[in-house]
Amino acid sequence: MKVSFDQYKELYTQYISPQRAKVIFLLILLLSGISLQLISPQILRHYIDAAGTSGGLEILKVAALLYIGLTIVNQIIQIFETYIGESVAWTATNALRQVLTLHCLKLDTSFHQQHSSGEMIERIDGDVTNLANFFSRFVIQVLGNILLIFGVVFILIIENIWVGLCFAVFTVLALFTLNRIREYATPFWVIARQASAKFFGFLGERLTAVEEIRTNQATSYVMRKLHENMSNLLIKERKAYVRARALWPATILVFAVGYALVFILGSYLMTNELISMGTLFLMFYYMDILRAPLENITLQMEDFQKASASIQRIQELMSMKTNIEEENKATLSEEALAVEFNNVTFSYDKNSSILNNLSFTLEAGKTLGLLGRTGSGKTTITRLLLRLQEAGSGNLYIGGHDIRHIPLADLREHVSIVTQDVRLFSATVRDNITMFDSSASDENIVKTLEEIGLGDWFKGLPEGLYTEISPTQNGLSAGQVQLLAFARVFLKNPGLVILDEASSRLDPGTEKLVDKAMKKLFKGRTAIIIAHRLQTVQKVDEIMILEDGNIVEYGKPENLEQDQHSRFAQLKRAGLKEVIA
Ligand SMILES: Nc1ncnc2c1ncn2[C@@H]1O[C@H](COP(=O)(O)OP(=O)(O)OP(=O)(O)O)[C@@H](O)[C@H]1O
Repeated sequence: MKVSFDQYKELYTQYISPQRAKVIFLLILLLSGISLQLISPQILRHYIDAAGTSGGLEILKVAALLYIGLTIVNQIIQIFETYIGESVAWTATNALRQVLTLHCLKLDTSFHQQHSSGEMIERIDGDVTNLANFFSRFVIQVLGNILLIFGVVFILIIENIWVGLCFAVFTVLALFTLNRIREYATPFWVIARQASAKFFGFLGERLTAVEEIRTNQATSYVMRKLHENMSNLLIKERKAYVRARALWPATILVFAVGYALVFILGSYLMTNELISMGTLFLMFYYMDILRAPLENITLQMEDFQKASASIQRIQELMSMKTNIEEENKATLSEEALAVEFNNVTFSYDKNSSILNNLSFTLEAGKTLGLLGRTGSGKTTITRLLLRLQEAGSGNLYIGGHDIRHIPLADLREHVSIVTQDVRLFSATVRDNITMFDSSASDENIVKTLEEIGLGDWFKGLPEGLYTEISPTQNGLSAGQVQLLAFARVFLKNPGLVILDEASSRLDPGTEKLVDKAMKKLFKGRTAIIIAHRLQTVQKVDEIMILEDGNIVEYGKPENLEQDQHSRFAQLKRAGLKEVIA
C-alpha cells in the first residue's frame, strides 16, 4: 500500500491545520533564521575588507558587534524554533495516538486476540512517534533548506556569475552523492528495527510468564534465547551503524572537494583582481553554510522514508473495520432484561461455524446456567450479548429490542460481565470499582463493599477508597478480586448480568462470600452464568448445554434431572467438573 500525495495532505489537514498559528510562527522563525545566516557572512566580508584599509577601526567595531548580535539572535530563534516545533509535533502525534487508540478499542474481540499488547504499543506509539518530525518540521525544513541553498547561490551569482554557477553544480552533485550513501544505509536500519521489535517482544512475553517459566524450569532455555536475541540485535545494529556512519566521512570528503573548489576558483579570481579578499572569505563562508542544509535535507529524506513506512502501517490499522454498526433506535429500561436468540449463527473466520442456529428465550429476572465442554461456544455467546462480536445471521433481542437498534454505550451500561480474569488497574480503589466514574458517591461504594463481604478488607486500607492499588499489589486473593468485580456491577446496576463463574480455585471461606454476593447480584436481574460448579447449577432457573455451537439441552434443572437419559442427569452423575473440564 503506497502512500499517495493526497493521503499526506489529508494527514497535514487533519493534524496540522488546527495548529495553523503555531506553524505560521514556526515558518516566520525559520525564514528569519535563514535570513540571518545569509546576512552574517556579508558582515564578515566588510569586516575583512575594512581591516585592510586605514581608518576602518570604527567599521571593524560595528561589524564585530553586529556579527555577535546576529549570532545571539540566531541562537534565540533556534531555541524558539525547537520549542514550537516540538509543541506542534506532540500535539499532532498525541491527537493521532488518541484516534488510533479509540479505533482499536472499537475493533472486535477477535482483532485483540490476534494482536499482542506489545504489537499494539508498537503500532500506537512507535509508528506515531516516527511521524513527529514529519508533522512538525518536514515540509518547513525541506522548504527552508532549499530556500537557504537558493539564497546562497543567488547571492553568489550576484557577486560573480561563475562562482554562483559552480556552487549550484556542486550543490546538486553533493545532494545526489549524500542521498545515495543514505539509501545504502536505510535498509539496514529497517532490519535493525525489526530485530529490536523481536527482542522486546521476546522480553515482554517472557516477563509476563515469569511464574510459568520458573515452575516449568525453563529459565535456562529463556536465558539462551535471550542471548540469541541479543546477539542478533547487536549484529543487525552494528551493520546499520557502520553503514550510517559512512555518511559522516562522505560529507567531510564532499565538502573537502567543495573547499578545494572555493580556494582554486577564489585564488584565481583574486589574483586576477576580480574579487576582494573579503569576497574570497565570503565564498569560503557560504560553502560552510551549505553544509547544514545539505545534511539536513538528506536527514529529512531519511526521516520521510521512515514516516512513509509508519503511515502505511497506520493506514493499514485504520482500514481494519468492525462490522458492528451503531443505531439509535431503542433504549433499554432499568428493569431486568429478557434475552432472546432467534436462529443466531456465528463464525470467527467464515470457515468454521462456532454457533449454529441458536434459539432460546430467557425471561426477564431469570437465571440461566450455561454448560458445555471447552470450546463449545459459551464465551462467544457472551461476546455477542455485549456486541464485542456481531452475530452472522439471525436476531438477538435484549429487553425486547433488536440488539442492533440499541446504542453500544446504552447496551454496555445495562449489560455487565464478570469474567474469571478480572483486571485491576494501577489506580485508587475507588477508580478500580467505579471504572473512573467520578459521579458515584463514596458512601454508596463503601456500602456496596460491605454488602458483598469486602468490608474487612476495606477497613484495612490506609487511605480508604483513595488507597492506590495495582494489578500486582492489592492485597486481594483471586476470590476477593472477583468480589471487587461484583462491586463494579452493583454500582452500574445493570438489567442483565453475565458471569463466568469462578472455578474451584477459591478457598471455602471466599467461596461462601462469592456465593452470597452472587445471590445478591442476581436479585431483580436477569443472569447468565457460565457454570463451573454443580452447586451453582442447582440454583439456576434454566439450564442450557452447548455442544459444538449447538444447544443440545435446554430446560429447568429439575425437569432435566428427572430424565435419566438427559445429558444434564449424566453430567450430575459423572460429577460436573470432570465432564465439562
Ligand atoms: N478470536 C477467535 N478467533 C477464532 N476462533 C476463536 C476465537 N475465539 C474463540 N475461537 C474459537 O471458537 C470456539 C468457541 O470458543 P469459546 O471461547 O466461545 O468456547 P468456550 O465454550 O467459552 O470455551 P472455554 O470453556 O474453554 O472458555 C473455539 O473453538 C475457539 O477456538
